[in-house]
Amino acid sequence: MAGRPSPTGSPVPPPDPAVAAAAAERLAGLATPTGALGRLGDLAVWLSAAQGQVPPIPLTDIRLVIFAGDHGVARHGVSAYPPEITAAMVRTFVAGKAGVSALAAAHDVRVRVLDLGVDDDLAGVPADVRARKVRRSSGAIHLEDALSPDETRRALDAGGAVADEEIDAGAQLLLSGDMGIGNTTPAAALVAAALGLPASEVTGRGTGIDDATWNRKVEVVQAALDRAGDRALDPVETLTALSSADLAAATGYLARAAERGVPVLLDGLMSVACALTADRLAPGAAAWFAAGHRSTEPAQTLALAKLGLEPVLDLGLRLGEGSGAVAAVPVLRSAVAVLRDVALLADLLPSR
Ligand SMILES: Cc1cc2ncn([C@H]3O[C@H](COP(=O)(O)O)[C@@H](O)[C@H]3O)c2cc1C
Ligand SMILES: O=C(O)c1cccnc1
Repeated sequence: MAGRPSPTGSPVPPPDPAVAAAAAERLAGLATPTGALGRLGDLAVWLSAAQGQVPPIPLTDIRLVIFAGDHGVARHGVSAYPPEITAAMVRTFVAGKAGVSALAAAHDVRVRVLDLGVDDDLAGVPADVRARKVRRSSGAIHLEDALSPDETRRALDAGGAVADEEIDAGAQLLLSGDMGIGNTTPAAALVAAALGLPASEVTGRGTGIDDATWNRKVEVVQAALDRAGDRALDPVETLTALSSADLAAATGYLARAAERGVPVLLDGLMSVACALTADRLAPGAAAWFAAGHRSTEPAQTLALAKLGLEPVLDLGLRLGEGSGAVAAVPVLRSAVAVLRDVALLADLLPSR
């Protein structure tokens, strides 16, 4: 199946401004004091415009795709955990026993996990999980490119094709999640590349590293940025030099969702770093994204600010997997409910 091409750099139109205006008008007319619904009202207007209808329809089909892969840097002292955890967690998602699995079950979110670059062959794991594998462990970005140019293209295309599959199957809202020990290192590098910042400002504690490991991680991120040099000015080159198969695929998925006009709820650092990169590839894509939560990673906050997104939740989460996005789902459903089901003030008053 050929599918659509990878993002071409063409601008993405935003959700319909006329629908947004009609949704805002309905919000203003609800039987509540003006502005009393706060950000719930803003989210309702955004979702209504993204759906192209007022009021918005209930969210009954929400889908999370978890992009899994290993990272060469994980063998260079940047994480608190060993790379073998990645494959073990993929099996745990399949078994429905991960942190995000519990949240997704609670909130009726469908979960799909995809191996783009896990180091293990994942024998015994269902074939559809492995069907889009691009390579084993992506390159250690401080020493070599994460991907070849061909692998970058294949990963972007794989992510786009997965978005197409989920949208064609009926997804009303897409979420992106991640699994890959060491992945906060390339994600921080992606944010630094997009924002022109030094490693010391973007590097966080990931799984909970100590000061010595953090210093080492800053060195690795800075060496990767120095190695990439001016290539970081171009988003596809940035992905080749500094990302991984899983992060490039998540970027393709997010860009394609925006191009198809399907709203997205973002998660933590990896999700938001890929959203920032998707918005570089497909300018305007960010208008289709809402931020599920603020993670503890500094690069995630920096990227959200650049994208102009205010997170729904701020719970101190630093899990990834899509957990912060899934935790925010009830808030989005609440936003739909108020704009749909609250009476209009004009209808309560005796007509004169
Ligand atoms: C058991 C376990 C489950 C996880 N689920 C998500 N992550 C998260 O932590 C990792 C990123 O942090 P760092 O860059 O410091 O390695 C990723 O796998 C991310 O998905 C996990 C990490 C662990 C250990
Ligand atoms: O921001 C995240 O999602 C995150 C932070 C630390 C570790 N894993 C994920």
